Amino acid sequence: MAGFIINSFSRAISSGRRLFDVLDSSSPVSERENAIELERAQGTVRFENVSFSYDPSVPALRNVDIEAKRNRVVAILGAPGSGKSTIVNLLPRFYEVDDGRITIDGTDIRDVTLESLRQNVGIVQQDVFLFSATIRENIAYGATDATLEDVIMAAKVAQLHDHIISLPGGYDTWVGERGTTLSGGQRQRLSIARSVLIDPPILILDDSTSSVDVETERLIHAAMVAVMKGRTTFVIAHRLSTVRDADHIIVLDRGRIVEQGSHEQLDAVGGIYHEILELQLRPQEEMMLDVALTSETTVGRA
Ligand SMILES: Nc1ncnc2c1ncn2[C@@H]1O[C@H](COP(=O)(O)OP(=O)(O)OP(=O)(O)O)[C@@H](O)[C@H]1O
Repeated sequence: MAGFIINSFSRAISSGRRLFDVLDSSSPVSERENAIELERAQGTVRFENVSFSYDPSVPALRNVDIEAKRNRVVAILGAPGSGKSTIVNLLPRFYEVDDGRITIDGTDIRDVTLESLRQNVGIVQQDVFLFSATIRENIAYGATDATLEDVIMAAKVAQLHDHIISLPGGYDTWVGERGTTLSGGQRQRLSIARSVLIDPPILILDDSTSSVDVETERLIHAAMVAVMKGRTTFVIAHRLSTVRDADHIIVLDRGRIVEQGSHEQLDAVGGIYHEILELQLRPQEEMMLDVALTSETTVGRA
């Protein structure tokens, strides 16, 4: 559900002003009369004692404190329903905090216009929506003044350029309905390319990808690392490579931060992080490696 909301909201955001207005009329948040424009942020984000619930009887986040800075990656980890998506739903103000506050460069996000806030907070979607248009237009969506050179640069950062030039029409290849199909991993990288063009100082990523091969996994990881540079990044983490690289890991359990620190620190504690690592993240990585080795052996034999 939360995934759906984030997808449709961010889709609406990337569709520009008109949809913004539609969105805002039905959104659970409203803009203050004297809301100010948030200029391009330096990127310091603080959650200060934030609590939130969708339904008053079930707290979704309880007394959450987070500090994130430019060029730093905060990985959010936790069981399904622990509140990961809620954290990232609150930052672009898809919902309003019940208690506490969220600031960007010291400014309460309730004091700024929704448009300027959302220009500062980009979201890389897992399953991006493709418009019936060329791949170039799909990448440039939301950055209408982007030149072909800009689009190519973004596709290179997103590790999608080589695939695009292998298509018969290159950047003019038609995608979306009745067009060339892109795989899940390619769509995710297209979403990364869009973010490179829109260039938000604060970025929200979700690293989950449904069963991809090792090469795709490597490309996605490289694209993520590249797009994070110079930004403040929050990543909902499902992969060992993501958490190992993060500057700070937050482990959620039923809406509370129960552990936080670096990979090494948390692994040494032997708590929930260690458990998730051993039971979920490591086996997942080993399985990927096994599949890679098996396919190499098969190719070798053929
Ligand atoms: N739109 C919603 N309306 C009501 N309750 C919701 C909504 N979205 C999430 N919740 C509830 O809020 C809590 C936190 O959910 P959230 O989606 O943030 O968890 P999550 O860690 O992102 O889970 P997942 O890994 O399954 O995406 C859960 O109890 C969930 O059922």
